[in-house]
Amino acid sequence: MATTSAKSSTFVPRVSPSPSSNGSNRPSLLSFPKSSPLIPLKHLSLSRSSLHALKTLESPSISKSTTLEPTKPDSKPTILVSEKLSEVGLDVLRSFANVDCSYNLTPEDLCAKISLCDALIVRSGTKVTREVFEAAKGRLKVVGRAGVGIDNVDLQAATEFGCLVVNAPTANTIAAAEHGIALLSAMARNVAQADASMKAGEWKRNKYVGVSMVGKTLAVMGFGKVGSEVARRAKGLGMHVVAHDPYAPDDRARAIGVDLVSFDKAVSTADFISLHMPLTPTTNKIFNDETFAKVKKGVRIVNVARGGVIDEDALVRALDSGVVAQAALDVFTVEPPPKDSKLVQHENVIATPHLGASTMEAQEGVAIEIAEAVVGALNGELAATAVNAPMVPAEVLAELAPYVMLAEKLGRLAVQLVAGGSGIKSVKVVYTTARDTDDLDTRLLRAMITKGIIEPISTTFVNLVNADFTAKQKGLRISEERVSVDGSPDCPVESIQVHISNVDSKFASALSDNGEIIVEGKVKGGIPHLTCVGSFSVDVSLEGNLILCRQVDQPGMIGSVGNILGEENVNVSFMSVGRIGVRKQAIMAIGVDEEPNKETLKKIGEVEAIEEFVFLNL
Ligand SMILES: NC(=O)c1ccc[n+]([C@@H]2O[C@H](COP(=O)([O-])OP(=O)(O)OC[C@H]3O[C@@H](n4cnc5c(N)ncnc54)[C@H](O)[C@@H]3O)[C@@H](O)[C@H]2O)c1
Ligand SMILES: O=C(O)[C@H](O)COP(=O)(O)O
Repeated sequence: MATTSAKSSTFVPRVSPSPSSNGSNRPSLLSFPKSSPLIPLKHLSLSRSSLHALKTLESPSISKSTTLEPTKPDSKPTILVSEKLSEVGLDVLRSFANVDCSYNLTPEDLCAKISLCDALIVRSGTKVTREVFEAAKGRLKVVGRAGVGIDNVDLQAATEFGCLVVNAPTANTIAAAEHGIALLSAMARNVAQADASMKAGEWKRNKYVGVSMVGKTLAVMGFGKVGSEVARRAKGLGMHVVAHDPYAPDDRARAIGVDLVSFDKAVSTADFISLHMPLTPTTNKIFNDETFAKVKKGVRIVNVARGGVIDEDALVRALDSGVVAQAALDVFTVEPPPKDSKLVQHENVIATPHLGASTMEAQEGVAIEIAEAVVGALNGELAATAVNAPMVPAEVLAELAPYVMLAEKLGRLAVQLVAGGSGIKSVKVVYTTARDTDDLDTRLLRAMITKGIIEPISTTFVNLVNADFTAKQKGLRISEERVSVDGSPDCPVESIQVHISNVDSKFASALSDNGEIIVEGKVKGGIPHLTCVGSFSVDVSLEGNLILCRQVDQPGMIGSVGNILGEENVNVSFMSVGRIGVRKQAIMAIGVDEEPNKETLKKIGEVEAIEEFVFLNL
């Protein structure tokens, strides 16, 4: 942390952990609290090649939290698996962590266990509520949803607690689509009812006459992964397929031969309706009395999405009145539904206990996908399937790695130049770049600047997941500006400037003419460099610690300060002087490997020509 400043001030060292204090000089995009026992990625046999690329950004983490469970530094992390996961996924987890498979936990049991766990893997049956994140006391770093729907995870709470949520969005698509088609056909031909009747010793051929699917119109509501696979299969059955999805691209629909239509057109023209949208505040009970008033009388409905998208009482009414002829349901508002559920018991309803994803193949795929994502995340990597953090392709991450490091260091440096360290309300980040706007994703850089600014002045640990939220909560407004320059677009960013306005500085030379603290940095040869402080140009690599001194330019200054440090066995890694003119004001930037003690810094402050100085932890 920054110490001392103007010559007359008393020197009070204040040390706080820095990201580099873990011995690694690499940025940790997903730094987690200290209790995270991390194992190098090389000890894992993960199949996904992207994990290798992401490794360039991997780093253990540091937190200031003292409320966390102490964990031996070399012990394995603990992963709680609260619902059945295929053995292949468990094997991946076990090679990395202690795995606790505790199925059928009550919400209270889950809250009791969670503070001992670094990661939690769930399916749709576990509600990961705010209470769970609170009970975790900062230890829970990752929630892995072994499947698609994340409506059972309180994403807002996860984000606030800096807990990454990842899912496995692709491995069960086909299984869900096949189950949708199975329910569609079974419903149309009364398979389930006829089977039950036969098992009861009956032979009722006339009672179970069905309806044909060929030539009928199917409305696919939600034309995402599952919806489009259902549409493809329904086309194969000779159905006319329309789809409604406000966000689906036309070309995806065209490729399958499906018309994208409005909600009303879809529901009013369909003979069959198949639901494939996520459960969100917008889709909650989207099928209600009003919707059923618009459908073709005798429509048949399949739901393998989420029970909550249908108002179940309204559906019972529509079934009773014959507006809906039949329904085939895999999902329910409350799972399992009550034993006396009118819907499940309805003679025109067939039901399965949320089996859409339950094939051997899908469960193996999902288990591997989620295990790899969770392990990667515990290693500080950004999962490609992150739900509450930016998804950044591996190659972009690799390219941005040194800039991410630069961003965090500039943030740390800038905040240490603020007198008192706090009270910062407005930060402007200026990126100088030759890249087009679409070609430079600054979310990572902004998050790391935020981390650099907030961590030295608070007890909050900040990572990519909660950076924006934490900044907002602390009333810190971070704006971004791009300055286009001619240059090589091979280099993502020429320079990054951090401006902090409306604050006093403990190093007056860091203030620009308009009173803002300004620090500027560049990446040179893959290493972050500080290139400007206030109006002074310098050039020092941002490694170790930094002493900034303002003096009147004159011979012998480097020697004087160097001698003081040398006498105290403080190793100088570099020195750079930026001056406004010969024998005029100058800034000397001195990189030091060790942190000089109070006495040493006092001696530097006493050097005749030095007008002010500051010590900064990078
Ligand atoms: N029953 C099961 O076991 C099972 C298995 C897999 C998926 N699912 C569920 O199926 C649903 C779809 O999964 P997916 O993998 O296809 O997800 P997806 O994200 O690929 O597709 C969802 C689609 O719904 C669309 N959508 C969002 N809001 C909409 C609205 N108001 N109206 C119409 N469309 C809307 C989205 O644009 C998206 O294209 C999810 O709810 C998922 O949880 C269930
Ligand atoms: O959203 C999903 O992936 C499905 O609903 C599957 O849920 P499950 O993992 O509980 O089977």
